[in-house]
Amino acid sequence: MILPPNVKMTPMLSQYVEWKKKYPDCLLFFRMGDFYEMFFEDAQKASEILDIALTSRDPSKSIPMAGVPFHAVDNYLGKLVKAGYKVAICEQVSVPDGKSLVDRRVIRIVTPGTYVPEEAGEEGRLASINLLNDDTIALAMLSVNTGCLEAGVLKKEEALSLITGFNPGEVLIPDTIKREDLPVELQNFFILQRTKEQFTPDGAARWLCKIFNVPALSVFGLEEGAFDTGCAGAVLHYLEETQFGAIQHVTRIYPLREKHFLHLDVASQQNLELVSGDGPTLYSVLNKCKNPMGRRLLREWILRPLLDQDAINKRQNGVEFLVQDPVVRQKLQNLLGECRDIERASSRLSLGTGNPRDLAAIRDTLLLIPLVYGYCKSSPLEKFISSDNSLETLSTLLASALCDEVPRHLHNGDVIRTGFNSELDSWRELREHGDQWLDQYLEKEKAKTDIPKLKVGSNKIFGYYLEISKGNLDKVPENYIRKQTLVSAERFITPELKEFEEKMAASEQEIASLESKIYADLVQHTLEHVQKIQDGAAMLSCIDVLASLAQVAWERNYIRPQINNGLNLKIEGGRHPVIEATFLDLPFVPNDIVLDGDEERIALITGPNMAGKSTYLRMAALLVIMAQMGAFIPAAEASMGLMDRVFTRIGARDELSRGNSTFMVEMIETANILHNVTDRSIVVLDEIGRGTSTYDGMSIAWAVLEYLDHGCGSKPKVLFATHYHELVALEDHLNGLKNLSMAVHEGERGISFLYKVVDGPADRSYGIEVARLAGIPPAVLKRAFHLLETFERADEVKPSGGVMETSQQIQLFPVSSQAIIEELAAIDPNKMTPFRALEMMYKITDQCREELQSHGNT
Ligand SMILES: Nc1ncnc2c1ncn2[C@@H]1O[C@H](COP(=O)(O)OP(=O)(O)OP(=O)(O)O)[C@@H](O)[C@H]1O
Repeated sequence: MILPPNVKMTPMLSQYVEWKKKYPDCLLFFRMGDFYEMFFEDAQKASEILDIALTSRDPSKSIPMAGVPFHAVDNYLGKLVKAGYKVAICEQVSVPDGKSLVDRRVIRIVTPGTYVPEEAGEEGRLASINLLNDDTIALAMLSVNTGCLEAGVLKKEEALSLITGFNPGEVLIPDTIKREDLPVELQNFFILQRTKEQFTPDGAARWLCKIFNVPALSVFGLEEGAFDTGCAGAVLHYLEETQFGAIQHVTRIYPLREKHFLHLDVASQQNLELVSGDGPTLYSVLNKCKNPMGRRLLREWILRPLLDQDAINKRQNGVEFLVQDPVVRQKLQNLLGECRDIERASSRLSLGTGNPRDLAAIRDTLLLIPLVYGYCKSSPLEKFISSDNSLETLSTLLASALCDEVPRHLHNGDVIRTGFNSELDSWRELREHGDQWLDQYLEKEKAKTDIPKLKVGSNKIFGYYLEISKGNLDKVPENYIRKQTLVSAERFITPELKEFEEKMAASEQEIASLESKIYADLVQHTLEHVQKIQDGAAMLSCIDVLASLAQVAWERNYIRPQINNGLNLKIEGGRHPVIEATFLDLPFVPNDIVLDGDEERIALITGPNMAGKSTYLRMAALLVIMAQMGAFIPAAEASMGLMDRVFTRIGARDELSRGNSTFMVEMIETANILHNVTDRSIVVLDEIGRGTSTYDGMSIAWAVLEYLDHGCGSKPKVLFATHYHELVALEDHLNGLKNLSMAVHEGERGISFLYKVVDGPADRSYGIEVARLAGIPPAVLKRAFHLLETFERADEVKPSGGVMETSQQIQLFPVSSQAIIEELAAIDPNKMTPFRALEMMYKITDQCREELQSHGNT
């Protein structure tokens, strides 16, 4: 760090500089009393990001300074890590005596991936990866706020979708990998290079075995010598380093296996708006969870639907039980609503950032666990609970040790309950009896001195004193020591008052130190049970999610889908969960989805814009995801074979920031689908080819359908919506393809949408009718009709590549005179206001002039 010239160093400033030198890549929060102060460059940066005042430490203004109050530090830390900064917290570690320099030490480093704020949020997620080859990635993901560590070696795609869903605050990579060599999906995360040695599987395995006290990592299901061990080591090492060893809440590693979950790639997670999006998401519809642990787990269940039929059935049984028994569901939900986030509370205590309220949260929730357990016993929910009740002792201990209401900060006192520790009680008694003693002493002295107006008081300088008015000074006894003269009185201290004062100060100090010692013991004792607390939390979150799914199923009339090992997908009366729940005033029109693994596995859906094609496609994907996460689904009846992947190519997602045009993104996503489909995949393609010229687009769409039908070597189920009406002819050529269309009603006043999917192709595209509904001016509509007729008279497009000749293409005029005449004819002068008539007059004259100009007649 470079100090500005002419800085006058003080011992405190030298201490600051020494610590700053040790943590040059961090902002240093230097504790001074009730504030964390920053100096020099750090102060300037922090004042900008945090929008706090930049002051200076010295009159010559050579030492910029900015500070934040310690009790509100969480908020400021959150802003700094969000901006990508690391913060080293340098605390006072000796008691200030007003004479010597207070000792200070950096006790932890807050980083974007390790920061766990007091209020529940998405923070505290750390990942590490190692690129093994073009196709394989080793990864580890650590939820710092829950202590859950997962690791695995996976296919690149699968790994990337897991990481994206996890959304880490920081991603660690070995320093042998350059940032620019990382897959694009990772480039927007904060990347941190660490030494390659930390990623070595053998070294990491030895260290991890020691940390977890296990003979081999195979006890967790990890493979000896695999690269994911290296990633797990690297990620935990980073946590240990930044939290100075406070990693007690990470108690095991969960293996991530290939094909363990239905694969939802990054594009599908976004396209289907599963857990995030501009509006309502699947998560927001399904979330009736009562506590943050359940909400976290629900998000995970949505992003990781299962591939194991038994596991799905187990969840469905749980949901079914809670749908059928609303009384138990309600009782459980009430209890779950009272449960606190004990995963997070125990993590914060382990990280050393917890407070008495975290301990109280654990106490309160441990008392509720047996009640939740009681409702789950002897029901399908029993499968989600562990029968180990050994948290009872901890629960009793915390209940007897902590006050009912505890303050946020330990130093505020009143954390430990009276009756828990006799020594603490006697000091407290002394403190409380102090007032009584003072009253008695005053009465005694009044009698002794014969001064009825004798007063007792205290201040910071002399402590306790007796105050005697000037008129009574001749009665002052000899043992009174004069300390202060006021206008009308004098103040004295006595040996008895001094002794009392010392006792009082000692009792305050004893109370504070005893409370903090008992508190520290309680935290330590609690952390010894952290694994069991996490098990309890896992049970509560599972029950919370099941109850949430049941609640939604019950409210919205969802049904239990039958999952099997076959290849058919049959949904009767399916509804789109998000649209149905969002637009409550418009009843959703249910539709069937029937696809098999053979002759009817590609549905080509045609129909006008706005008729419901995209909704139908998305509905299919969402219902499969819901079914495999164990949820009930909005349908009348459903049975489906397990799917391994949901592929989607929907809508226009620009990635201009990454240098990809809309069409390029579309093609990249389509290529990915064509390379990776299996017999058990469901593919949703919405209007592919739309981003380029009509004939290019149509040819691509055509070829993609052929490939999915018989070229890719697999038989995926495909829903393909298109505006290329010409594609309906494919039904006669492709074995697996069937035509479906969106029904519309054509009345006198134009078309209206029925939102019903029917067999067979749409008879035409109705684009111009939809344009009319949207309010396109009649002149434009008329012109469009003429053009359409001309196009339709032109050569029919053939799959063999009949591209329209230039000579057949139509020259596009500005608005034709015919259109102007028609627009005039459509006017009803009786219904026009004078202003509107004048406006129209201007418009028509402009159009006429333009028309004349285009024919050279000015
Ligand atoms: N089954 C349905 N029941 C009720 N409303 C529906 C149904 N399907 C779609 N809608 C409504 O119609 C709107 C348009 O649907 P959607 O976007 O799926 O049409 P589209 O045919 O894909 O249109 P485009 O071709 O222009 O993309 C939806 O936002 C929804 O509000």
